[in-house]
Amino acid sequence: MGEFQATSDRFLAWFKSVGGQFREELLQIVDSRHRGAGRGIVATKDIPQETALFTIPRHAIINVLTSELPKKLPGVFSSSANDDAGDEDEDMDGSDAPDSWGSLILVMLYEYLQGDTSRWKPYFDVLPDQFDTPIFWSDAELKELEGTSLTPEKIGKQESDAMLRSKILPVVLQNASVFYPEGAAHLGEDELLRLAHRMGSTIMAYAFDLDNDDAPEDEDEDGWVEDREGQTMLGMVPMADTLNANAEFNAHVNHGEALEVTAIRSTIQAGSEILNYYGPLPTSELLRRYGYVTPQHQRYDIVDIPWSLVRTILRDHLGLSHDVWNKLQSQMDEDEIEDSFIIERDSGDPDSEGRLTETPVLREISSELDEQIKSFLKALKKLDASRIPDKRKRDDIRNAVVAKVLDARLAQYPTTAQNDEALLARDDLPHRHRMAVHVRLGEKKLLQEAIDLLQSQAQGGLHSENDHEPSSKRPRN
Ligand SMILES: C[S@@+](CC[C@H](N)C(=O)[O-])C[C@H]1O[C@@H](n2cnc3c(N)ncnc32)[C@H](O)[C@@H]1O
Repeated sequence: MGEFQATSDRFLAWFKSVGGQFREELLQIVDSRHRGAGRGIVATKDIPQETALFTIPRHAIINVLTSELPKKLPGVFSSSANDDAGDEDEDMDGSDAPDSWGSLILVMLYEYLQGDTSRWKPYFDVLPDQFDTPIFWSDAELKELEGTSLTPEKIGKQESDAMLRSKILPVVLQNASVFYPEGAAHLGEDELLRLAHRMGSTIMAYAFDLDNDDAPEDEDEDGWVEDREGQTMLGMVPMADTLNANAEFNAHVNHGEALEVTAIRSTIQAGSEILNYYGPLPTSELLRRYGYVTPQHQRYDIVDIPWSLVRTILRDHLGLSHDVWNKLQSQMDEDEIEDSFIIERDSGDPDSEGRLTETPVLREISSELDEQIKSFLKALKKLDASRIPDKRKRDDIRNAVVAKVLDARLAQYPTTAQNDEALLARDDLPHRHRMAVHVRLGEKKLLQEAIDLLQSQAQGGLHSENDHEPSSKRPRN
């Protein structure tokens, strides 16, 4: 037996030893590394709908309620517990208390550093030590994402470095005797930072928001719900996080007294993978959070249109001087100006069995973008009515500007869709490069749909004008 399988077996044995129930007669933990999907769980028999597949007792979860760390460092954790709701940002930037994310990183660091003495050791052994999320990509790999909505700011390497350095590392360094078992070697700061990143990324791709909606009312006080403006608690849920996921899925994690994973398909066929759901995420976001891409998520792809791009094109298109432009800007309410706009399809929701039944359709470019351009043009009309004599002229300008914006946005990608298709046809393309190409090609396809939509709307506009003949000229039915 290979080491990978032996580690899975030890994990399953541990899971059962802590009170987890796993329907071994129906399920198997499998090795899906050949398709870049790590471990997964497959059905070994046909499974009827609503079958309970496995159950995780809450004490098997890793979080601030189950780990010993918060008891050992009450000063660090109680301040986060006593924070007022809604000031999560302040936690990160202002006060010293870690938020729920930071708290779980500390707990994970602590449990990991306990090594064999952590009661979750066999669970840590199945958690990854490497990730394909872009935060770990080299500069050359990141370059392949140029033009996409996955900007360096969105990937947030610097921000998370800064957060870990200011909020997490000091807690470990100042409480080394708590974090390290006696006699254990202490990590250097760089190593500790790497480990903290690893735990942060594990949490990003594996942790669950623990709500308690399904619990009976009298159990609401058991501490599993932070009863503050709907905030939930993050936790690592062994076995539930062995499930891979897709936009079409067949299982659901129910949050009750214990967490129970049930089959939601009328039948899950023997041999199929049991799949969880991460939500209607665009390919870019799936990659950012989970480090993988799938064709099923492409329907949710998005393109962002920065207002800075629209502004430049609007100004050039209208041939406005700096002075006029500044006057125009000063008439706008700055708080009302959006920085960017999202183009997305209407993709429908998965049905109750986790199937996608609707064809995704792009119905509009962006009504918010339209509105913002309109507001600028209205303000311009007030300054100089001759530029925009009527609504028709305003609509013409708006359409022309949006058309130019879409072309300019498409030109921001260093490669064309044809280049990308050719790259995907190669079988020697490195995995990360391939994923980046999927992200940018998905966005380009959506932009092309937007360009086509705008053109067909313009043509539709022409037709409908022709249609506005006096009704007497129309044939009577
Ligand atoms: C919660 S874990 C699922 C278990 C994971 N496969 C493992 O080996 O531990 C989430 C991670 O699994 C991988 N994953 C999940 N769904 C996937 C899919 N449909 N295809 C490829 N990888 C997937 C991604 O690496 C993701 O970050």
